[in-house]
Amino acid sequence: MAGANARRFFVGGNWKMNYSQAVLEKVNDALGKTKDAEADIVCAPPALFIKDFVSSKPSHVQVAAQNCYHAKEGAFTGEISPEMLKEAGCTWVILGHSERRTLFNEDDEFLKKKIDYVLNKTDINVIACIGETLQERESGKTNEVVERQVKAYQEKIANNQYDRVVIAYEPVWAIGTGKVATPQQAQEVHDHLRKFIEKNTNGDIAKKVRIIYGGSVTGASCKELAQQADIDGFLVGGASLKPEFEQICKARQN
Ligand SMILES: O=C(CO)COP(=O)(O)O
Repeated sequence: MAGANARRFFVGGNWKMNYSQAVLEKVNDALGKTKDAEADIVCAPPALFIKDFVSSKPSHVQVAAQNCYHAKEGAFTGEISPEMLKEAGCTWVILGHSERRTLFNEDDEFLKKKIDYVLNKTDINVIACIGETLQERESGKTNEVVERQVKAYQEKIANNQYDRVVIAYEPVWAIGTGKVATPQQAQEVHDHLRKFIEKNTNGDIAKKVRIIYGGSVTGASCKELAQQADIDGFLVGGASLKPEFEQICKARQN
């Protein structure tokens, strides 16, 4: 697709609920070798360890939170506000990850409140996750599901805010399963999503918005995926804690 190169490659590392001093050192080691990567690199440690990462990471790497609440402060036991995350050093937040949706019952209505708050009350950027389950894919509902999820976010994203949003397409059946989507499967959905976003906004926004893929991305699978016209990067789980994360950050390069 024309303009694909105008979209800077984006690689997110979602550490999920994994952390130890040894992991931190290993990840920082890999990240230290990504200075020459032509990519935005954003890592999301568990909230409690964000500050440790902020004070030890290489300076070209940005920091994300894995979740947040849609208020600045108050009686919300267990929650963390975007303002607090910003103070800790985050410039990004992941919203709507399928694990949040499935295990913690976060639905489109709730996620709308979160993206609205983050975009309109703070200057934090959003990695907005979507993706269908295996059952939805097998019953031919993939496009319908991802359209519904993207539309919910879009209701709260003003046209001039798309440069603060990265859409992460993460088919649930590919997350943590070792079953990566084929480059063709992923490209097909990304292309569909870009057209859908264009329909709801305009061609200029659709051309510029980054749509990244997540689900069992590894050093071995990243290259071919990265060559697809509408795949602008990755959201990586397991492999973001391993040395191969360097390769993934450079998937477009060598
Ligand atoms: O959920 C993911 C990233 O957010 C993907 O996880 P895996 O890369 O471990 O499949």
